[in-house]
Amino acid sequence: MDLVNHLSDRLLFAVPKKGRLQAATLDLLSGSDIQFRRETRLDIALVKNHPIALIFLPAADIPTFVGEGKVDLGITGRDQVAEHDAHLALGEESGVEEVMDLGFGRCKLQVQVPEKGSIQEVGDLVGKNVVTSFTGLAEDYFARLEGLGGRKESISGTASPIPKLKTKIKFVGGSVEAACALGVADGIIDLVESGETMRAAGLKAIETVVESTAVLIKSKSASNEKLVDLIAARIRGVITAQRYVLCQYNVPREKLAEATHITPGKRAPTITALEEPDWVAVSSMVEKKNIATVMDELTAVGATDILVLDIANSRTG
Ligand SMILES: Nc1ncnc2c1ncn2[C@@H]1O[C@H](COP(=O)(O)OP(=O)(O)OP(=O)(O)O)[C@@H](O)[C@H]1O
Ligand SMILES: O=P(O)(O)OC[C@H]1O[C@H](OP(=O)(O)OP(=O)(O)O)[C@H](O)[C@@H]1O
Repeated sequence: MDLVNHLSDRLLFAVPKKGRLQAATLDLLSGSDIQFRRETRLDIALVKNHPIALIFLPAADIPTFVGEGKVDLGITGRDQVAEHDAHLALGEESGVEEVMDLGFGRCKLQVQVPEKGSIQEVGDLVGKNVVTSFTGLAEDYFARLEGLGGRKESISGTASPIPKLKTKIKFVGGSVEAACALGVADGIIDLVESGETMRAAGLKAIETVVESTAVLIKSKSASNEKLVDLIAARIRGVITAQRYVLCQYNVPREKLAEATHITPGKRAPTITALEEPDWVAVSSMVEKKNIATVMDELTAVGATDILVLDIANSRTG
């Protein structure tokens, strides 16, 4: 099939072709009932049940395609969007709009230095060599540190040349953590999640440049806003379902106010009368991460028959 000729009337949706964000992204698509089959080695897959084509791209390239309006929707890291925006020309507006935080792919872009070296704080790196895959964010960060303001703010409204950074920022595409040991860098700026990579390389973090999670982004010139909204609503439903559980319990009516204070729900809890007039049944969405504490607190105020149910999908206000 000539895939390219099938793209003109489809919404283009870019997803990571590999790496840390791919598995969770594919789960999200499946939970949103976006059905496709990706042929081996092909980076384009037509969605069977919607006029959508998925484009598999490196996470770092997705903001560029979305920003230029070549692709309508994308999933990538907020760090990658920030890096893309840091490379925009002075006065150029980003073509990328964040639609929602997807909650996975949580990590921090951090300034790291050798654990046992002489550099203790970021100021000590000024004028030295810093290696990173995020040169835009690194230049902005050191421009502020060197008192130049943001790189772009500093030249706004002046005809003067761009003030030169004292710190030398060098790009490498991967294995950034090796740069200090190899003598290429005095410090690095790289992503940290568990910190294992950093510690294994004998490094420690001294500052955070950006905190990141995966985000759904759209082009400011998206071709089919209605379809974008439909897909966004489906994805939001899956994300909400993953984040919340449904907590049901019975509680004496006189304790209802205390109990609903513990489980206020997303909008409000559902309260149902029971055959026993002094008792009511309550049903409320609770954030999964808080459920154990919530159950303890409900028990303490006299709630009984507490049940916790997984939510398969949702549409909430
Ligand atoms: N250790 C991590 N934990 C959680 N999220 C991460 C981690 N590392 C990266 N990410 C997120 O995933 C995005 C893609 O990073 P990843 O390393 O998977 O890229 P990649 O496309 O495989 O590229 P590369 O070939 O440079 O590794 C990052 O921009 C960041 O948002
Ligand atoms: O704090 P940690 O949990 O150890 O994770 C951090 C590592 O994860 C990412 O790299 P990845 O493993 O995706 O490979 P890469 O170095 O090829 O980008 C990142 O660039 C770090 O090296």
